[in-house]
Amino acid sequence: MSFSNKVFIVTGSARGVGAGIAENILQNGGRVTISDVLNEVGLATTDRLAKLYGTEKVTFIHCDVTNQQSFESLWSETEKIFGSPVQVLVNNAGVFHNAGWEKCIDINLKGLMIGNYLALDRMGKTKGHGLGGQVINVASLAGFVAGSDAISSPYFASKAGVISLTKSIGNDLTLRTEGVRVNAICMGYTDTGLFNKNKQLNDQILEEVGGTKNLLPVSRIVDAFQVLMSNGKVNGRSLCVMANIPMWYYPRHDRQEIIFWACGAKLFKRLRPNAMVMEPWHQAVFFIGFQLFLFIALQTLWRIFF
Ligand SMILES: NC(=O)C1=CN([C@@H]2O[C@H](COP(=O)(O)OP(=O)(O)OC[C@H]3O[C@@H](n4cnc5c(N)ncnc54)[C@H](O)[C@@H]3O)[C@@H](O)[C@H]2O)C=CC1
Ligand SMILES: CCCCCC(=O)/C=C/C=C\C/C=C\C/C=C\CCCC(=O)O
Repeated sequence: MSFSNKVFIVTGSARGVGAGIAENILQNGGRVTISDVLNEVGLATTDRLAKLYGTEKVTFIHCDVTNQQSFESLWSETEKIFGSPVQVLVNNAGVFHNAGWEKCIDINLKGLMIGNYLALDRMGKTKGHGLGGQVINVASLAGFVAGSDAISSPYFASKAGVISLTKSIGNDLTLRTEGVRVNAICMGYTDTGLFNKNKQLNDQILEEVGGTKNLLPVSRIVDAFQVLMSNGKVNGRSLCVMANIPMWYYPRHDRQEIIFWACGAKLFKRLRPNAMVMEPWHQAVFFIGFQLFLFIALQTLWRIFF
């Protein structure tokens, strides 16, 4: 996909996934601001990319995503340097729980929210340049599942928050009124510095996923970024990326799910009028019963019509 001089900001892009996405933007003719709290690493990455793709195409600006002012000046500086409005923000900056739970929530969730609201303000039709644009939030599969212990729970909670925020901001009304689409990338364990920094965590995860062949290379996340950039329709979606299988969109059916389980509770009330709660095993029976019902209904229809 050609980005023909489009201007992008990628947060936390001194290294890892962010640096991979920034390079892909340049490879496709876009212009990008690399931003991070790591000045030295950020400047080295920017230098390397500037030599390959041209100094006018890439710049480095220090930005701590948890700081509103820092994010605002990242945006304004970018537009000043490139002389064009920013059209895509990739909220990629993130830390694991070993940074401390408050920092983890601050960077992964609060920082990302600052980015989302700023993007609406600056790119939207109501207050911004009005051209609209895209926000891509880097979440994780961790946002869908339960963590394995209390220590890692802030990381899992922060990513669940990112997925929820993406669903809620990326709605039809925002798209209509502001012209901004918001989607998320939810990948599994990826072979980056973040992952490799902690030897103990590294070994534990490698055992869990069954070795290095099941780690995602950064190039798969870059592919996911390309998929979201080239699909002009998706909004409020989470694109899931797992090792060795095609990417898939997580179904956006929260309301239907609530209705499904509420129907189960209604049925349960008929069977046990005085029960206070439908326990998980009751739910499991309802679920299996529902599947059986569907199977028998489909078989009967098949027999009638064919
Ligand atoms: N590596 C993995 O297995 C997975 C990573 N992710 C997510 O992908 C994103 C990128 O992670 P990686 O490239 O793996 O890690 P990384 O550590 O290589 O890159 C993260 C970057 O964010 C920067 N950063 C940290 N705090 C910041 C702040 N306050 N302001 C601005 N920048 C800040 C770091 O300095 C670093 O350069 C993160 O959001 C992470 O949660 C999601 C799923 C799996
Ligand atoms: C312990 C914190 C490290 C989290 C890094 C991260 O965001 C990775 C998340 C990956 C998965 C979350 C856990 C389980 C999800 C279920 C299956 C994933 C299988 C991994 C894969 O095949 O890609």
